[in-house]
Amino acid sequence: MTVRVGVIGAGMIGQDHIRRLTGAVTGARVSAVTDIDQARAAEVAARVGAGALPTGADLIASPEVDAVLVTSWGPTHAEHVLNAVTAGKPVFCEKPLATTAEDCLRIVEAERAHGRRLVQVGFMRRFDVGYRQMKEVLTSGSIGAPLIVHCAHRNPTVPESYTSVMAAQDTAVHEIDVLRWLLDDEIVSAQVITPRATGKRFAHLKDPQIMLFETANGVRVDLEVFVNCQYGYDIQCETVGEEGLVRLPDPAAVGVRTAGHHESAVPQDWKGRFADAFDAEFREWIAAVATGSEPTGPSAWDGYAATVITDAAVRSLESGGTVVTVDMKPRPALYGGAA
Ligand SMILES: NC(=O)c1ccc[n+]([C@@H]2O[C@H](COP(=O)([O-])OP(=O)(O)OC[C@H]3O[C@@H](n4cnc5c(N)ncnc54)[C@H](O)[C@@H]3O)[C@@H](O)[C@H]2O)c1
Ligand SMILES: O[C@H]1[C@H](O)[C@@H](O)[C@H](O)[C@@H](O)[C@H]1O
Repeated sequence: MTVRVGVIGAGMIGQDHIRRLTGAVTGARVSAVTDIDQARAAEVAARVGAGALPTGADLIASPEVDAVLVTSWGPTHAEHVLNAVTAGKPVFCEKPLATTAEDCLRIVEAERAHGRRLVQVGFMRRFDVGYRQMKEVLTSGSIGAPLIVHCAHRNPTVPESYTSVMAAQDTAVHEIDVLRWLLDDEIVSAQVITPRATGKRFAHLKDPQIMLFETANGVRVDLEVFVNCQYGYDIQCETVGEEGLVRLPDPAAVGVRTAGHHESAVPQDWKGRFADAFDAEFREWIAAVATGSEPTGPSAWDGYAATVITDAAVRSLESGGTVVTVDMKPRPALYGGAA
């Protein structure tokens, strides 16, 4: 079966995923595209022989759409995901699932009412080979119980529209999700402190930030978020255990030695750094949709958890660095919990 995917939001990542679904992934085609910028929707749809539809609601209702991909702006995600779940269609939503915990819970409740999982959230790091190898090491027990995790999330630059709270909401949210998965543990508190700010930042922006998380098992995480580091897109993660440590590898890049120097390139953006992870993420999603199985990737519950933890980090930043306890509801049985 070829899965016919309808795409809501034909901007930067929407177009990247359309290219992926029509090139790198087998078993799928893009059958419909919508965007509030209708000229953009028409142009992108024409490129892949899809229909351009006026609204997300039209696209979800279309008999030409088996599954929905939401790549519009974050605050619009909840409406589209809820509509797709109500229509009983599988839906892949780029992060965030929703911008408020209340909206995430509405989606969780709609999915529970449906009785099985339909939603996958676009936390692609769970599909990255390096993170998957780290998880295998941690699960094998070879480094003993994890004690400390050191992370860095660096972007070369961000646009002026990026604000200080986005360091948690837009950027650290990837570590928040991948660490919950990697450690198979829950984050229970967050604290954000702000060192001397880089002179390369915009006046309104607190950059870099240091985020400290604690898990239910007592693991401590320190995360440097530095979104104007200038030199590249650099993702680091090292877990220290009782008997050893495991470190995320840098992406493979040739080393060049000339004139007494050794050089190798640093990726410049998330598109290059996580291209293979995005491909794997969509291959698995399409395979699940094609066979009528539940998705294997991050769930609506994971989307809720990430938003609640992000909210705690934002509250810490806004209160000048206090430790904020994460206020998470009990996990429902549909997502492996007892509630
Ligand atoms: N996983 C990742 O690493 C990653 C990377 C980049 C962006 N994202 C996420 O993807 C989403 C989109 O980001 P982007 O960088 O592509 O933004 P963008 O601004 O380039 O594109 C968003 C598009 O959605 C359209 N749109 C907005 N509201 C809409 C609506 N209600 N219905 C239809 N179309 C609508 C806009 O017109 C625009 O074309 C964001 O939630 C962002 O956080 C994730
Ligand atoms: O939306 C992007 C994207 O999620 C990237 O993966 C992250 O590194 C950026 O900081 C963020 O702005």
